[in-house]
Amino acid sequence: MVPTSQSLSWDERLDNLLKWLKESEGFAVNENVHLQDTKRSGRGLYLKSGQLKKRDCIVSIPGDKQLNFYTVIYHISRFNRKLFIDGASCPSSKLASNENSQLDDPRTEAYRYLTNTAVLGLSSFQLLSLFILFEWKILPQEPNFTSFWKPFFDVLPFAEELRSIPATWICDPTSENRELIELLPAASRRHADRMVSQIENDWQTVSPFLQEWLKTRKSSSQINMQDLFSEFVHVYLVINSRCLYIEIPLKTDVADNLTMVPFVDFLNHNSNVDAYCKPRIESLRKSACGLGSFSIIVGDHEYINPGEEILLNYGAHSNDFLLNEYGFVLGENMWNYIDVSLEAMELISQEPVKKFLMENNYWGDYTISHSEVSFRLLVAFAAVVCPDLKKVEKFMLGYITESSFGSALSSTLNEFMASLEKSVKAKIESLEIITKSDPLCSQNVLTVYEGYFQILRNHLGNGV
Ligand SMILES: C[S@@+](CC[C@H](N)C(=O)[O-])C[C@H]1O[C@@H](n2cnc3c(N)ncnc32)[C@H](O)[C@@H]1O
Repeated sequence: MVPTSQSLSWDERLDNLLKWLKESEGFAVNENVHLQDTKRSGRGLYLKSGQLKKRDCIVSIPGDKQLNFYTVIYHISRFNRKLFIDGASCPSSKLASNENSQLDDPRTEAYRYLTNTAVLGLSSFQLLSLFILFEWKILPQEPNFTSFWKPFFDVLPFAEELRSIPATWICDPTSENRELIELLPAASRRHADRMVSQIENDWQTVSPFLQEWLKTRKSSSQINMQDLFSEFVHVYLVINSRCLYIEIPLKTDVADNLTMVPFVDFLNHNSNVDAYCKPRIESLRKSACGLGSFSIIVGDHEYINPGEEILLNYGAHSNDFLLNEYGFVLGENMWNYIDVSLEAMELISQEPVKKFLMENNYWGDYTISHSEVSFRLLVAFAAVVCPDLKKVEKFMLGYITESSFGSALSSTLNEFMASLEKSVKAKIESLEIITKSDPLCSQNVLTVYEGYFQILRNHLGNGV
């Protein structure tokens, strides 16, 4: 829709970002760090020279250069005085004195309906996606408009770079990756469907504001709601794959606790939860608007080798989760597990067993990880192999162990895993012969199944 950054080289965009960040007091980036782009994980931060010791600060971004519920309110309130939220809105003393210039600004029309009630009724995701859609995609088409956030938008990923997120295959009926939807593991498929309904729900909430704005455009306007939806999906996934945790005092739902932090969002993920860098929020170091400064501090893993990548842990996430939320997977991931609920529930055909498991809240949510078969699955299969449900109850309560069920339990589990292994192999074979999809996307799905295969091999190889 908007040519935004394509006309500038990456180096120019990065220079502009740094210049813009330097305008704020409190911005700092460690001189031993630099940005590099690799085919495997895109842009990332690397050690350029010297060393980084525990507790060294890698980067610090002041509150006024983060995009979150507070800074968005501040920037909207500059053009809509009906948005007055104490501690978040722009104080009158800082508003432009020339009323006419405000009226001519396209933001005055765009943000007209974003009053206190409207804004406070939106989630962080909804407000951010609406604001970014206006400032990044829509308003730059108006004459003489440049967003304050342009240097940040110019370094955000293009839609193409987010193409391996399964939700994009579902949202876009023309996606070349649609054949992969049916080949996704059940857990990934459910995750993707959940994300798509969240996106659609948020679109339902924010699109009326866009429709009001569209009414004010000339009939010759090129913009239509279908195009805007595609741009909305892009914006939504940019926020989702780059936001970081921060408390938003105006909101009570933890899902609203997010902020977008330029430069910090160049850090790639490592599955090790404790070793790598840690975020630090200094709520007392406040800028004219926004929340506290957001810093990244070196953890236990110190950096001494130039060229080494500086990493962050996004959370203890399996490949199914990483694929859906971020569009990548790890070859080795200690947090992988297989959700075997559907397969196990299909196998439990005896009604009394089903009833027993339901009554005891043990029906479904069965998983197998590299190191263990979940206790819930052991209980379910113990109930399948043992007619004495009182004995299974004792197992549930921890009075006896799984060995009390002898070889009947272990051979049922073995057969179950062998059959899972067969279906994983079949999926891998199907993925190896598909031709239409983007190779990166099919390779990612293949890696998820390979992770499953390793888990099953580990159990079957060692016996259960
Ligand atoms: C917060 S951004 C990190 C910066 C990003 N690499 C870029 O080029 O802008 C998160 C995205 O980086 C990529 N990423 C992060 N960690 C990765 C990893 N370990 N392997 C591959 N890609 C990774 C994924 O595309 C993810 O959606």
